Amino acid sequence: MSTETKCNPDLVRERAKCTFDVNELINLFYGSEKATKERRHFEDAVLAVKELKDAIPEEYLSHKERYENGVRKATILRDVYRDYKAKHNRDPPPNQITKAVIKDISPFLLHNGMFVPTIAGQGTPEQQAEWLPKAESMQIIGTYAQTELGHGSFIRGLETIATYDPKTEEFVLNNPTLTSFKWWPGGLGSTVNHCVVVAQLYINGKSHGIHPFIAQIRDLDTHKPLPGVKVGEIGPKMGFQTANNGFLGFDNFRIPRKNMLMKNAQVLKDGTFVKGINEKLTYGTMVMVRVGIVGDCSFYAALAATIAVRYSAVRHQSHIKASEPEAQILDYLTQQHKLFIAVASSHVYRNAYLWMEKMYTNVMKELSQDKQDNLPELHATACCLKAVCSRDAGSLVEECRLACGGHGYMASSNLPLTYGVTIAAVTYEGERTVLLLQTARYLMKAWMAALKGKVLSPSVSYLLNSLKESKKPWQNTPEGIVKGFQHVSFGKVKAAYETIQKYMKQGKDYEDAWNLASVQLVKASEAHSRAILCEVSWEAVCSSSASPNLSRVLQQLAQLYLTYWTLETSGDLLLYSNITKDDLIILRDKYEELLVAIRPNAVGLVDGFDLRDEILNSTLGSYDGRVYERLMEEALKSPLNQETVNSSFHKYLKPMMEKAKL
Ligand SMILES: CCCCCCCCCCCCCCCCCCCCCCCCC/C=C/C(=O)SCCNC(=O)CCNC(=O)[C@H](O)C(C)(C)COP(=O)(O)OP(=O)(O)OC[C@H]1O[C@@H](n2cnc3c(N)ncnc32)[C@H](O)[C@@H]1OP(=O)(O)O
Ligand SMILES: Cc1cc2nc3c(=O)[nH]c(=O)nc-3n(C[C@H](O)[C@H](O)[C@H](O)COP(=O)(O)OP(=O)(O)OC[C@H]3O[C@@H](n4cnc5c(N)ncnc54)[C@H](O)[C@@H]3O)c2cc1C
Repeated sequence: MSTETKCNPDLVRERAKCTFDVNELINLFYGSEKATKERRHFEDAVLAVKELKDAIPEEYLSHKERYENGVRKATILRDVYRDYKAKHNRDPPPNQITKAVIKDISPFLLHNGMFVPTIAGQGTPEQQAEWLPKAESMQIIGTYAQTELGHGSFIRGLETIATYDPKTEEFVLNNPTLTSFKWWPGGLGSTVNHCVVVAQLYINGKSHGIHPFIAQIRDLDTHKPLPGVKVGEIGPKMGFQTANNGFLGFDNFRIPRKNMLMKNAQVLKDGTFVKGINEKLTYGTMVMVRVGIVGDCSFYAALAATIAVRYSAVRHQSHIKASEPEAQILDYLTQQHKLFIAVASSHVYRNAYLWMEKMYTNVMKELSQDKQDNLPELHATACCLKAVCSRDAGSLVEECRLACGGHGYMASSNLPLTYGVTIAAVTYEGERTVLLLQTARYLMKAWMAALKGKVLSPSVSYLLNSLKESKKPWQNTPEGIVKGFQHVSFGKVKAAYETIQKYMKQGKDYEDAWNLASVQLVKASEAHSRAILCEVSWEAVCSSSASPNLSRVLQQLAQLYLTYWTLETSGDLLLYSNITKDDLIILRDKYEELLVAIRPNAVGLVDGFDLRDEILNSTLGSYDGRVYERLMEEALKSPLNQETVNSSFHKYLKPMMEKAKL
């Protein structure tokens, strides 16, 4: 962390005001003092590599140069990871240093994030032994190729075909239509030589559903596409410019039988298909990544909040009182309203991620013992939390950007890029609405079970309590608010269910009734997610080991989250809980009090995310607050400022002006 020398005096004053120990917060956030030390040590090692520093900001590079620079840095970064592992005999601690190096998205993201985990999760021990060492050591580079031009959400509709040929004991891969071309996989464009391809399995003309296959698509020496492979890059996007997303099509491309990942289902040599215990286990990598995305949302909210809060402490504009100097914009309550929810939400997502990670680990352990009872709950919870946290995080990043005024629009603030990357998670790994409807299926089943008085899984057991407690008066406490959100979810689940019943009574079949009720179903899933986020985060702060000073501030943040969402969704609460107009007025006042109470700790709280300047990569958010100096320094790096007169003057402007004289 930078020292306070040459620090902006406003930030020095802000840090002096802080009522808790920032290091204690950092250690709590990252797990322990040891974890903080190890993470920082690793970050230092990465940042010490001179070759990882960019000569000019990436925005000035062409699409091609940007990609090539991304690959260059990703390979160096990979060496640092390898060396760390060799020296310490363990993986580097969780960190976000890739953001300081690649800035956008690594062309290896899909290799590390989905290719390797799919082999580990979907391969037999023999397949793991064959592929994992090569993949983990980067002798081969892979991606996860599932989505096609025509189908992303509805994966049972994928059109890529894998036909088993028992004579040669091979699968023949084909993409018979344009819409069957794989489209989107990261790294596919020009980086990878292997991929997990998700395809429809056909044996003797019979379809057996979708399965994952490993295909080598490029020659390991020349990197040329193998015969029968058509592959390329899909072009510029809103973000993810260095992720190298690509397209892929096969024409009678043969792979050996052993290349079907067969942990869950098998194809024997003679073409006998052996069904797995649950075909949805094929979707396992997606569930894991959805859990991880909740953690990513914590990071993106923290990053944007750090930039915007520090900038708001440094930036002065207008007067609160005419007799006083221009105010720090952080002193405007409206600014606090925009920013503190981002700080609070980062903690909420972090706690939700840790909670989900535990659920995921438990279910994986149970699955290894062939016990699947808790898989539906994991799937339903991962779907809705991924959907809600990613959309909220995107909105929070955008709000932080807007809160920085004009300078937030500068690429050098890093807020535009951060928005593009954060908002992508609303779509990838399962489109928001589609995932919320998956959770709604689970909620409808849970509701039917509740009506029959059956015991429900922990994450939905509140439905039973709400059924019993619906007449209890509203309590203006955090616990009361958590219950309130559960009542809203209960009310929406019940209403959606009754709507389906109503349409069915009118003669519609279940599917049509479902579609007609689907706006309500999505809202029920959102309400369920909010109830989980509120409950999990409030429980986490109440059971935290923080000192009284820190605990007080963390509770304020958690209460801010609860109160913010109470006021945002007051209509729902009035409809489905026993909250009154008077309660809402009390909570509105409470919300304002919380903003005022958090204000002195705002800078300390974002310092507590411990995101280095290199990770923030922002003219507005650095630790020392040299905002204006950095804005000018970065502007001077523009290629247009490397020459006094640009050639366009002689080519276009001067002729135009001369023509105008005639
Ligand atoms: C300051 C903070 C700093 C902190 C710094 C510290 C660092 C720590 C940070 C923490 C970070 C954590 C890191 C963790 C690491 C992991 C994360 C790694 C990320 C890297 C990867 C990023 C990838 C980005 C690129 C994107 C890739 C992709 O997009 S890949 C393609 C994804 N595609 C999809 O998601 C497709 C969506 N569609 C589907 O999933 C399915 O089609 C469907 C689910 C929608 C429908 O399927 P289907 O039609 O088959 O099913 P039905 O609707 O008919 O349902 C039938 C029943 O099956 C049940 N079911 C469905 N799916 C599942 C499932 N997966 N599991 C279990 N059950 C399932 C369904 O519920 C039905 O059941 P019922 O019949 O109702 O009982
Ligand atoms: C940045 C990025 C990276 C990606 N990386 C990868 C990758 O590495 N590998 C990979 O395989 N894929 C990848 N994807 C693809 C991604 O997984 C899909 O785009 C995503 O699953 C959504 O599918 P879709 O594009 O088909 O959207 P669609 O399903 O076509 O969605 C369009 C609209 O239709 C609606 N809709 C669709 N179905 C329903 C339904 N049943 N009910 C109600 N509404 C519905 C949606 O809500 C949405 O509003 C990536 C995507 C992005 C944006």
